[in-house]
Amino acid sequence: MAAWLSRSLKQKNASWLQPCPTAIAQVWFSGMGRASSASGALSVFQDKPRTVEDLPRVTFLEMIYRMVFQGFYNRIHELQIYEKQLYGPIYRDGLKSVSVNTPKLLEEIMRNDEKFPCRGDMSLWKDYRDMRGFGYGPFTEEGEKWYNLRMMLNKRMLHPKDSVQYGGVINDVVTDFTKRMYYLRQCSPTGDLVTDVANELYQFSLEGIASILFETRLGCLEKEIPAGTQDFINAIAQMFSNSMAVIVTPKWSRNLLPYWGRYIAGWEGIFNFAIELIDKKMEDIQQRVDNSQDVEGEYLTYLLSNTQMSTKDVYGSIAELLLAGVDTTSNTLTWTLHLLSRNPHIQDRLYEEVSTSVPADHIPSAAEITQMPYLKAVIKEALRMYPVVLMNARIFTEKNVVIGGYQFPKKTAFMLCHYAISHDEDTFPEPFTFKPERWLRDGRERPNPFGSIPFGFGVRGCVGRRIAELEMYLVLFRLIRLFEIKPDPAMGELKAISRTVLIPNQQVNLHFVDRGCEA
Ligand code: HEM
Repeated sequence: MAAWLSRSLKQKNASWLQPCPTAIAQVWFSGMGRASSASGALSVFQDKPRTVEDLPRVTFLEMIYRMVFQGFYNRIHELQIYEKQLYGPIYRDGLKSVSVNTPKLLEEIMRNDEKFPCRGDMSLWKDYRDMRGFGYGPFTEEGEKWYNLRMMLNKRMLHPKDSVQYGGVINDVVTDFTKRMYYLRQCSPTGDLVTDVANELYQFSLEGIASILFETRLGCLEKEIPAGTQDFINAIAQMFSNSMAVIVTPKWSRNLLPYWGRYIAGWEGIFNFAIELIDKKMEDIQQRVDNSQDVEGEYLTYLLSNTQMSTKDVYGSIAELLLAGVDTTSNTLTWTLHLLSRNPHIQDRLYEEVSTSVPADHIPSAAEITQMPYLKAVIKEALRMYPVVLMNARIFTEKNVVIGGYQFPKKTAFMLCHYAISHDEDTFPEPFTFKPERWLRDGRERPNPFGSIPFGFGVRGCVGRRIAELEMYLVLFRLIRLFEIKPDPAMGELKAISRTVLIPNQQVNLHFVDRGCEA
């Protein structure tokens, strides 16, 4: 069985959204060879060029032991650091993939990006789309088709000047979120406690991204959350939680075991949710056209009316944008609030900036918010400490490359261990300490930019980056202006676990003490 699993997974490569399951699988079933000396990776006195065979290697049994007996299966981020100590900056995991964990090596890989960068095999995600005849989205598409798709999706989203236009829409969502926070506090016994903050931020992020993509409000921040949105959230969880089982079980067992059915039902829920909203928007556009009215609008209207995309392709892309835009932003915000609650001096400094940058009764615009260096540094540092996408991948499909002095043939898969990289002690002294000032442009030496690239890099980098940043800046500004955020003493130590993205290991409760600034 183990041999079969190892073989069947050999061709699969990691990417963050085929993500943890495959990434974990790669680590789980990584290579059968013996570990060679870690010092081999560091030797410079070689007359023959070093190759992949000279790299330190993790054996299959070692990995099983670590995952199962040492419990790293949901602590992949800690495993990255552990293996860095054991094997050094570059090593082989046996699935013909090569893990790197320093900013310098990451930079070498990213600077080699090809015209159509590839993160790995997405066949698991493609299966559902093929079954239903939907187009591939930005995660699943490859090669030139991916490039053309990205050219369309980038418009109205990726450039800072594009995201600025969504400031008003996001601010409306933020206003509703703050109202909800007041309501939730009132319901608590202490009058200021909000329980399960991560879930609240999840609803915020879904409302935010949906208001941009669909130009419509879902009502996730109302007192009663609409049933459809909860179904969508559950569907995402179902798809992710069954992915691993689907990867490690053979295709022939799909009708015998429950995992495949649940996995597909998860996708069904995600797509149904997106399709209903897209179809509604199409009817709306059609009506406007029939009435000879102008067809103007935001993102989805642009995709439907200004591009050559077929409806089925729009379904595929919008579903993937929606999926990518919720867990990432919401978990980053949860980590940020947690860090601020534990570091009152940093929160005070942030409040200082927030309360002096714009008049007290003024809601900052998208342009104003980007002029607040400390606020941006707080988010950047939170993403360094908790990079929600803790690992990524690149495969050079067209060329041989030299990385870290080793020669690699084309099609070598590189695993980018982002968590270990952004905790690299040489780049970030005291890497486990929250220090937003690292990122200030106040004359101090700034860290190597490749030390923390939470949104990836280059043409295949995150398409939603600007939107995500804007959402996070605007909501953090308002929360800090209104409330002093304090930890709940009843909570134990909060740790991260890796479940597709880096999430807290327990429910996060926080006190939101009213500063008395705004009604
Ligand atoms: C804190 C928030 C976010 C983080 C940390 C994040 C991180 C990432 C990372 C690391 C990648 C891979 C990039 C690479 O391979 O170089 C990525 C890709 C992607 N992200 Fe995000 N993301 C965030 C929010 C969003 C949002 C809000 C959206 C949707 C609007 C989004 C949509 C996507 C898409 C579609 C891709 C695939 C791009 C492609 O393959 O062409 N992300 N993201």
